Amino acid sequence: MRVHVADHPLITHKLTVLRDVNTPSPVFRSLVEELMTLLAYEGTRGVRVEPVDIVTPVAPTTGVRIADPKPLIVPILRAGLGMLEGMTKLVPTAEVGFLGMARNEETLEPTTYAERLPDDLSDRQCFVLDPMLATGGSLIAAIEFLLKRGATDVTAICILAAPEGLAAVEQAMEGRGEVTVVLGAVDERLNELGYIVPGLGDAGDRLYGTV
Ligand SMILES: O=P(O)(O)OC[C@H]1O[C@H](OP(=O)(O)OP(=O)(O)O)[C@H](O)[C@@H]1O
Ligand SMILES: O=c1cc[nH]c(=O)[nH]1
Ligand SMILES: [Mg+2]
Repeated sequence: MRVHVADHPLITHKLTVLRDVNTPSPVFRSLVEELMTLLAYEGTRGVRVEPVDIVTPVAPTTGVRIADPKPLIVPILRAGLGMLEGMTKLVPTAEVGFLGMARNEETLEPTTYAERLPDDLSDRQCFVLDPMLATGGSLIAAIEFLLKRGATDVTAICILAAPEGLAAVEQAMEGRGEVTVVLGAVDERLNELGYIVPGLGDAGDRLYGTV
C-alpha cells in the first residue's frame, strides 16, 4: 500500500481552523471542501488519461484527457459527503457511487447501511472519500467492499489519520492490489473512545449536527 501525507502550509493552516472547537458548522463545511480540493490534487496524480489531438490558435498538438471509463468517486456517508464537492470540482466528469457506514461507538465496529455502486468495478479507478481514518475499521470495510466488486485500483483520501488506524489499513491491504492512501495529516494517537487525538472531534456531527 502506498501512503502519501500531504505536507503543505496551506493544508496545515486550514486544518488548524478545522480542528478548533469554536469553528462553526458553515465554516467547517467550507474548510472540508477546500481541504479536499487540495488533497484531490495529490490524490489524482495517478488518474488515467488518454491522448487527444487538438488545435490551438497557433498549431495542432496532442494533449491528454481523462480516460474512459471515468473515475468513480465513493464518499462514505455521512462525513465523506462533505468532501464530494471539493473532489468533483477538480474531476467534474467523474461518476459518483455511495457507501453509507456508521461506526458503533461502543464496539467501534463499522456497519454498512447503504450502498449504491456499479456491480462491476474491475475496470474502474476508485477514489474513496472519508475525512477520518481512526481505528481504520470503516476504511478497511469500504475498500474490501470495492475489491469484492472487482476493483483493482483504489485511492482513499482522508483528511486526518491515527497512526494505529493507518497501520491496520496497511496490514489489511498487504498484497491486495493497488491501494493508495492520501492524507492531510497523521495525528498522535487514538484515545480510549476511539477518537483521533488531537483530531477534530466527530466529523459527521461537526458537518451536519448530531442526529
Ligand atoms: O476508522 P474508524 O474507527 O472506523 O472511524 C472512522 C469513521 O468514523 C466516522 O464516521 P461515523 O461512523 O462517525 O459516521 P458519520 O460519518 O455518519 O458520522 C468517519 O467519518 C469514518 O467513517
Ligand atoms: O476522531 C474521530 C474518530 C472517528 N470518527 C470521527 O469523526 N472522529
Ligand atoms: Mg460520526
